[in-house]
Amino acid sequence: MQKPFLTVDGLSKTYGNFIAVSGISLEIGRGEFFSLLGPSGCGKSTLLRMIAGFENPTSGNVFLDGANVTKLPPERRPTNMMFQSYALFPHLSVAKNIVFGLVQERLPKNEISARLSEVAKKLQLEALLERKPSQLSGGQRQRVALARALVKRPKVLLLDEPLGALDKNLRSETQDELVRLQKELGLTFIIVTHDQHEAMTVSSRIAIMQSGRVLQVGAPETVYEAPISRYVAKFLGEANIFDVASASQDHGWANVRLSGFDTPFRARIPAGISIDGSLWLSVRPERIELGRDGAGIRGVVEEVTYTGAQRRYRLRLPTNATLDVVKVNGGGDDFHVGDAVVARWADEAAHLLAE
Ligand SMILES: Nc1ncnc2c1ncn2[C@@H]1O[C@H](COP(=O)(O)OP(=O)(O)OP(=O)(O)O)[C@@H](O)[C@H]1O
Repeated sequence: MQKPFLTVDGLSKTYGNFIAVSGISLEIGRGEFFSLLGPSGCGKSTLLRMIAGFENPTSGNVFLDGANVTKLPPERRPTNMMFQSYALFPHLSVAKNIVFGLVQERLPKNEISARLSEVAKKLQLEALLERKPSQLSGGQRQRVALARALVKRPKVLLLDEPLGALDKNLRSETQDELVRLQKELGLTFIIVTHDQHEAMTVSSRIAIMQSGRVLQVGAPETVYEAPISRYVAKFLGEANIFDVASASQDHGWANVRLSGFDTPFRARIPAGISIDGSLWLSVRPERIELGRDGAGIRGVVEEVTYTGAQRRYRLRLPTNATLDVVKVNGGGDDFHVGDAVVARWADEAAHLLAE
């Protein structure tokens, strides 16, 4: 990453004796599409609102483009927040909704109309400017909400669950559109979401949060392929997690004994994991091969779920644990409930996790 554009330094927020955000530090580069991802109540909106200036931190600082903005009100920061589309004024036209903030700032009329045409063009809203929000589709309303935020020309756009109100298909279309727009404008976007899939799809990097803290920050591939904790591994999709009985380091790899298994395993050691602490071994269900015989872990198929594109198998292992396996549908052997099978994976598919 180049020099950070936005630095969050030891930011905390407490309400009474409840800690909503607990000493978070982050560095975000110019032009990043950065996601704050976590379950409801983990403090992601509070963190975003402190970056925007709507919430005063209990301690810590926010630096933007080299300047300490911690004490500045929202309108004096080079940030702007995109609010959900249901926050549009119902009695105003699309055009008036979009320029509302500029009118309040008393910008000259010709400047306002120039900015309106520019943003309407970018967001394909030119034909809709005279309509009222009630005469728009959900996706169109979303674009108006975005236009209203962008027309103020922020350097950082903050988006709190921007696609929360959209149905699944429109949501994925709008995600693509957001990514396209963000690249085109070259702006820094920070988005709050509790949707793992959304975060993976749009982001350059993701911060995974739990209980007011950031657990891990990284590119989607990194946090999915090399999560450092059981929580992150499970939060970002599915993972088979085994208890590690003992592990030793061997040329950058770990030689691992799993509780209940005689054969040794090899596993990757993600950056940030110490081999000396309590450890688990994780394998994603789609990285496991199933066979009828040969080397591997023996199990019995206990459940088969057909989801169209995939078949999902749940195996019962001799240790009495279960193992989930996902196969792309089509070709190859199908396995059925009651079949004795052997599961195996490449060494690279296994890696260690901390608590
Ligand atoms: N003004 C407030 N007074 C007291 N507690 C608050 C206040 N604002 C937020 N909280 C609490 O702080 C915690 C974090 O809230 P926050 O809105 O940041 O969570 P979130 O991760 O964005 O969740 P969600 O996805 O549900 O919006 C929650 O437990 C919430 O109840």
